[in-house]
Amino acid sequence: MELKYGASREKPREDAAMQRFRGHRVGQFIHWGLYALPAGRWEGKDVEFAAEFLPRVAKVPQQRWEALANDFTLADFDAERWADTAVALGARYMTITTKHHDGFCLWPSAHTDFHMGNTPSGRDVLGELVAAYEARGIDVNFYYSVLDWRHPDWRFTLENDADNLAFARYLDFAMKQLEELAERYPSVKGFWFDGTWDESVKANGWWTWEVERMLKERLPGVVVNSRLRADDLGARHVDSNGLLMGDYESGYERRLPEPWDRSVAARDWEACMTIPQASWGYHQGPWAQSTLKHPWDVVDMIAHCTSLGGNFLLNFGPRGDGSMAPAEVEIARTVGEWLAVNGEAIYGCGYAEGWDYPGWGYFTRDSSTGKVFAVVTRAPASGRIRLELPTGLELVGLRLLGSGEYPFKGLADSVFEVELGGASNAGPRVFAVETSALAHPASEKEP
Ligand SMILES: C[C@@H]1N[C@@H](c2cn(-c3ccccc3)nn2)[C@H](O)[C@@H]1O
Repeated sequence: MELKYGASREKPREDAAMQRFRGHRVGQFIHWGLYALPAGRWEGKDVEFAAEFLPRVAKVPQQRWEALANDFTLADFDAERWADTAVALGARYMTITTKHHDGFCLWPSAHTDFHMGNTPSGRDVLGELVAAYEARGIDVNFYYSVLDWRHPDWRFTLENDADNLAFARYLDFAMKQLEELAERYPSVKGFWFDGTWDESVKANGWWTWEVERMLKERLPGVVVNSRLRADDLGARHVDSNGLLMGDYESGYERRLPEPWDRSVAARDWEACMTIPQASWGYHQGPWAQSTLKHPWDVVDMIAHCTSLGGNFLLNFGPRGDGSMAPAEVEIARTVGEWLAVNGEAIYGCGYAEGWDYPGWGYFTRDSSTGKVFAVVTRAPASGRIRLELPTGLELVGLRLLGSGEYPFKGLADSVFEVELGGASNAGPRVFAVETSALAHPASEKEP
């Protein structure tokens, strides 16, 4: 059907900026704002919900929430140390919350009074972060919440003319802020929109189309997530003709696609994930701190996403004083050490067409060389894996990354067995899989 505000292309982008984003595979998400100060606790009580939702869940009066800006002293904020954590993680890009749902801005915006300029330090957090991350060759993307609990013209729904007039003012405000971000930080590589699920936004697909057009006009090559977009009929992420809007699908929040669902690999996509079970902002309570993910689970998720052609964005919630949480830094280091040895199977890799989902981990394929890797993140209790190659191939060699040639045993045409032994304290094993065409392929799969 004819759409004015539907997808702007039918096929994935193949320009250099998109290929760069696609090849990153591992990103660092950062949720930081006033919510990091109470860190999930209000009036002495832990609120067992995402820390960035505290003002809503604890029904904090607006003035008391705004007063937190006076305590946002950045006493221990050091953009260099944050960027060092991204290097330790092995992240190739970082996405920072410029404004979350509470409306507080990490840059001195000219369009509101609720921003860093009106805090004790007055520091331009975004400017310091862009400089520190780009000095290390790490691309910076901006998260921006369209949903804004504080702005008087925000509306969840549009019931009457007054609502429409107010929300039009709000959309104008948000557009001006986005123009301001593009103007102030022109090296930014992408925008990650959130808070676009309400009826008010879905009824204004034109505005979401205009935002994407404006950003791409001002910042050639910039990458925009599908979550921004609604089409003429209010369809989100994918338009009413089934085409992806924006440059990559961004619906996977704290969840991943089924590892055998190869249909996912047809599009660019990204999954974002918390380290605690369910808080993006730093939450000090045992409700969150007792649920931190194991580094090898993070590695499994990274390989899972890569195997289906997606990026993995791991979230960090710095504390109210600006310091990174030590437990999260430790996880970053362990994952980064694994990537330092095995990143060959992740960075610049994607879906291995023809290689069935093996169950004990994932196959990935280097998008440039075609080299295939077996990432064993779920070793069977037997301590050995069956390596089933696409029909007609035989296994010429296995190379354990970080080590060297590795033995295997033939079981049948295109089926081999690899003895792993027990778990390795270096984490999930990765094998480079070298194959050649079978001299006499079996006429058909065995019964
Ligand atoms: C990327 C993540 N998206 C934000 C979010 C999630 N949600 C939400 C709302 C209703 C149900 C489930 C999730 N609302 N806002 C989270 O606060 C975080 O920023």
